[in-house]
Amino acid sequence: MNAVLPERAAALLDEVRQRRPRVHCLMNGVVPKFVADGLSALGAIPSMTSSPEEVGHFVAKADALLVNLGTLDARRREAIGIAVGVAAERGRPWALDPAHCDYSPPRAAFAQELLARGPAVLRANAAEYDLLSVPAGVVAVRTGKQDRIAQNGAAFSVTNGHPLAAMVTGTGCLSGAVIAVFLAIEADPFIAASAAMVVFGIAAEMAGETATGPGSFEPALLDALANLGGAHILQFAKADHEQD
Ligand SMILES: Nc1ncnc2c1ncn2[C@@H]1O[C@H](COP(=O)(O)OP(=O)(O)OP(=O)(O)O)[C@@H](O)[C@H]1O
Ligand SMILES: Cc1ncsc1CCO
Ligand SMILES: [Mg+2]
Repeated sequence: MNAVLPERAAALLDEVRQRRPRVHCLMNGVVPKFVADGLSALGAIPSMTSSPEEVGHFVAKADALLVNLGTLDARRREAIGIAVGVAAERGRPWALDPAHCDYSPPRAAFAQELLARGPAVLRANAAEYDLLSVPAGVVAVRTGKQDRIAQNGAAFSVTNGHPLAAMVTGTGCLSGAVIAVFLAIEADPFIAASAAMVVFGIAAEMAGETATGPGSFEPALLDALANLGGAHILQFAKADHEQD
């Protein structure tokens, strides 16, 4: 067990609750409510508009940005281009979720283009992850039974989590949004992403204790994100540096 990360994650979670970072999410059309509810439960302030006319103003006022490529269409592409431009201009960190890019070569090409525009973190499931080449410096998070956070040859594994998370659509999307929350308050994206995955994984474990299936897991996860404290992180974190 890496002793430093749980303490850092616990301190960062306290800071989230105190500072209430604003996170703008360019979310897909399937799970925006769940993702916004998850961020609010954790203590952040979400905004979700994907209008090209307005998104620049929202990003300018946000502390971090999430770009999720689910249900991509021409307007969303335009909004994403504007949002990423404003994030770069203002020095705001952003995370990329290349949702379903493994189904669609044009979307995979767009994800690859966006990776060259300097996200702090890529968060993807295994199929999406395997398709992309991550530029040096970008923190690469692959979720699954075990979450792996990698940057420039260093890697961290988080084994917290619950199998019911895989049965609820949008838990991956929400985990990407939680990464954006931690990017808003932690300058090192490797630490931010690792802390986010520990927090999300422990929340899933807490939800899994009371849930009887995916239907009750979803609200239980929101409750767990709100009720999770630093003491839970210190007690339950399962996170380690990977050995070569
Ligand atoms: N077998 C598993 N056991 C425990 N946790 C899991 C398992 N599979 C996935 N997870 C967790 O579920 C969440 C979603 O991960 P997954 O890799 O399935 O993302 P995804 O396919 O992008 O999800 P979605 O598109 O539905 O948002 C993550 O928090 C991950 O850690
Ligand atoms: C099911 C689905 N389709 C497009 S986005 C989305 C939710 C995350 O997978
Ligand atoms: Mg996904």
